[in-house]
Amino acid sequence: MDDPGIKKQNWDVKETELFLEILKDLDMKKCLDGRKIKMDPEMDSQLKIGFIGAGNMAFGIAKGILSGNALPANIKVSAPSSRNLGRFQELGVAVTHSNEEVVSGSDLVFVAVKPHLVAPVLTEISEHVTERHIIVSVAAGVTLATVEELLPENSVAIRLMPNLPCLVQEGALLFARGSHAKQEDGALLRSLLHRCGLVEEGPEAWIDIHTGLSGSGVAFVYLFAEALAEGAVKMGMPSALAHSIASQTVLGAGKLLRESGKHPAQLRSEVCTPGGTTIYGLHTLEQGGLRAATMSAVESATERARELGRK
Ligand SMILES: NC(=O)C1=CN([C@@H]2O[C@H](COP(=O)(O)OP(=O)(O)OC[C@H]3O[C@@H](n4cnc5c(N)ncnc54)[C@H](O)[C@@H]3O)[C@@H](O)[C@H]2O)C=CC1
Ligand SMILES: O=C(O)[C@@H]1CCC=N1
Repeated sequence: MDDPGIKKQNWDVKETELFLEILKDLDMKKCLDGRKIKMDPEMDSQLKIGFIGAGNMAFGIAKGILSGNALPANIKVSAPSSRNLGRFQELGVAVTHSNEEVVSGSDLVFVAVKPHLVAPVLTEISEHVTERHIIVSVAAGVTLATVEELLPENSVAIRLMPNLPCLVQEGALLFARGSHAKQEDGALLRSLLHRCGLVEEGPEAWIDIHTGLSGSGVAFVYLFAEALAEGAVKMGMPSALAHSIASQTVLGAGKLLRESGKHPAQLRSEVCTPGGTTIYGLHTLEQGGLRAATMSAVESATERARELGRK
């Protein structure tokens, strides 16, 4: 009997293989390393950029792109209330309550509202979307098929999953191009986002996984940082010092992991002295099921993204 789970997995593998084949054909493999991409500073500084939604993620991306070549005078943000708009004005960005105004004045529009609001927002702006626009949805779960269905025929749509550390230019971003988005549209988005952090392109099937791994993953890391600090408080360290050391520990561990290029298990073994403190602590974490719990957390968040995408 057919197992629908296995079928789905085979399809994902096929999609991945096809994508890698296309990359090979296009000699684009180097593009998989976000740091080797071709920048186009002139294009970035001329591009008119819009944000629909003025929340945490829109602000993170805006801060990231403004630390690159984008100019505040070329950015406009809309939201129904003024609650979140002040911080954009502090960046020198124009604000409005009209989504239509954002679309009409922009070449590239980030749709950064909560997933359940994407359909009403796209329906509202659809008549103002033209062939010059690139519409970039950052909403968890919402598929390219849904976005394209709500926009005029042949619209250029891209699905992007960023994460909050874009705010400090250390985001991890993955995007997938819609059926009418060309390679150069992807290159333009990469160039614009390059100061937000690591920017990668992949097949759409990876976007929900990236949502679990990294969009939500940052919150998993914060939980771990909080628990590290609380452990130290339990052992008698003042809370402020414990939190400051916990955040530096997470930062240092992450930086060393990225810069060394080593597997995490290798670095872990470099910290462990036989019979020393670390192996005792690691044993306790394994007994508590940290590894399985973390894998399950990525799985649940991915599944939830998939569920949000089902209409
Ligand atoms: N917060 C995060 O770490 C991440 C969020 N995302 C995605 O980004 C999107 C936005 O999330 P957040 O920024 O966290 O939410 P948020 O609640 O901070 O911001 C949502 C914004 O949308 C505005 N809004 C509501 N209705 C609107 C309408 N009809 N027209 C225009 N603007 C409207 C709100 O006023 C608010 O400014 C979500 O779809 C989420 O899945 C993706 C990756 C990470
Ligand atoms: O929790 C959420 O649904 C969003 C998507 C990834 C991070 N925050």
